[in-house]
Amino acid sequence: MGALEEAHLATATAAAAISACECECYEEEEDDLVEDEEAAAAADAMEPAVRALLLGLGEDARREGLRRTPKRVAKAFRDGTRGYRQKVKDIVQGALFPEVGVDKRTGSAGGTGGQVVVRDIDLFSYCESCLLPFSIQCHVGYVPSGGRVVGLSKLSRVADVFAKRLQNPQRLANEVCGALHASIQPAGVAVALQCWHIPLPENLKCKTSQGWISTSHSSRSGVFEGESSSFWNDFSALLKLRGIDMDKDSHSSSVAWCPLRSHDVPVCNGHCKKATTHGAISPKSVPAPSNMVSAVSSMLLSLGEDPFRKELVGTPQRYVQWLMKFRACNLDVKLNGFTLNNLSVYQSPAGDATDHRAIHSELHLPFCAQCEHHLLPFYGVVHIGYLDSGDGEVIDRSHFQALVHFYGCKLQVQERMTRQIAEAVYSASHCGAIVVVEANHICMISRGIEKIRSSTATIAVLGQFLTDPSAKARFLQNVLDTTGLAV
Ligand SMILES: Nc1nc2c(ncn2[C@@H]2O[C@H](COP(=O)(O)OP(=O)(O)OP(=O)(O)O)[C@@H](O)[C@H]2O)c(=O)[nH]1
Ligand SMILES: [Zn+2]
Repeated sequence: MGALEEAHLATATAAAAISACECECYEEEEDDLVEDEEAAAAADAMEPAVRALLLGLGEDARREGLRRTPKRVAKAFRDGTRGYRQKVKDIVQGALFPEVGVDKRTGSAGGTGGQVVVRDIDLFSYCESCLLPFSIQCHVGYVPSGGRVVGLSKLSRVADVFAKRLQNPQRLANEVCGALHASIQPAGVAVALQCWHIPLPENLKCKTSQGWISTSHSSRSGVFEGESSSFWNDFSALLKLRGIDMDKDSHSSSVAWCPLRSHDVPVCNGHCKKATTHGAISPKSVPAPSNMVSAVSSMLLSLGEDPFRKELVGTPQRYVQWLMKFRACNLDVKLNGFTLNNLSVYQSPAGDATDHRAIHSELHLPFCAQCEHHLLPFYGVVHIGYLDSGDGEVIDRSHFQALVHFYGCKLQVQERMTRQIAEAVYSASHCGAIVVVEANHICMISRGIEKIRSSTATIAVLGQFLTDPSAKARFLQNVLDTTGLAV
């Protein structure tokens, strides 16, 4: 080929490459455009529904903290179900790399015939029974075949595609296993899941995951199948190295694991005697207002879900039932004058040392609140300290627990809750109050920034705790000494 011809070919190839690239870019841009339009349409449909829920909770949707809540909730749900709009093929394609294994007769190692296990993949999914997020530790094993291995991150990405849907644990395990098998075409796939579901607020014990409902499930294909599969035994052994015993923990059904299911409630259509039930009525059940239930059904529709699919029947009622546990009560309004918003009343005279005063502490009081930005729970513990006012009266722990419940069990932000509890304690002790709240926000871990292990601590210091650093230090030392002992 002459130089001119070569130059022409090079130009033609480059032009073809550019036009192919432009074509792909246009396709991507078009996809983004479609996604943006769909997202806007879903948000338009969902926002009025969220406003109806806020109204049903007795809230003023126009107040500053709630103004953008419908937008955020719509975004959170859309993001939490993005898996419906993702394709496994797009993830795995292009991430299969050649890697030979050892000869079959000598053993199994490396590529073909060997086993690869990725453990401890942190995921969040949405419980299809109640729409609350549940957390997952996912472990994936596979045995490569055909001299190809897949990029490790793709195992986690594929698992996330199915986690980001409305799910139950067993179906999630089956779908991840099936999709990996179909896309990688290995000799076999094993998926093991450990899942945790938030309990009803009244059953939440403390800031750790105690009180959470846990379940373990697995799914296997190809060489992992069968009771005597040596690949399954190796997979289990590699999990046990991380303290995970699937043989002991596995369950075959996860239908009943959602705590809201055992709490099924009537729907109130305005004539409570005619309420239709969806299961046993617990003594604490409050009818779910039918307009709120319809609002949640319309949210499911705008996510592209079928509210009549059998697993979703009863889901809107359960979600409303959960929300109703955090509804604003009239007492909030009546108590507006009770909290002392005038900061000057907290200031103690200079030099007023508290050494002679006893510090009373009530520590590790559990709470569960509902984040007013995303309508997702945040939960943890409250530590309260107050100074003896000299009359020797000690307030009973049950009163503090009631106080924490009162200020916690509503649409809240952590800072306001901390301040409100401190103001209420101060109004009882008049000398000094200190409150520390330690919480995990599900909105920080299940969506958006997804900081799985983050936790938030807030502190409010009033009265003589402000002027006496040693009193504050003694209280905080007390918290430290009892952390780890608390259940
Ligand atoms: N200060 C405070 N912020 C909170 C609390 N609960 C949730 N948030 C935050 O509320 C903020 C809302 O910010 P936006 O940018 O409007 O919400 P978003 O679009 O969902 O943003 P991302 O959270 O970053 O995904 C987020 O930063 C949350 O982390 C809380 O108790 N106190
Ligand atoms: Zn649930």
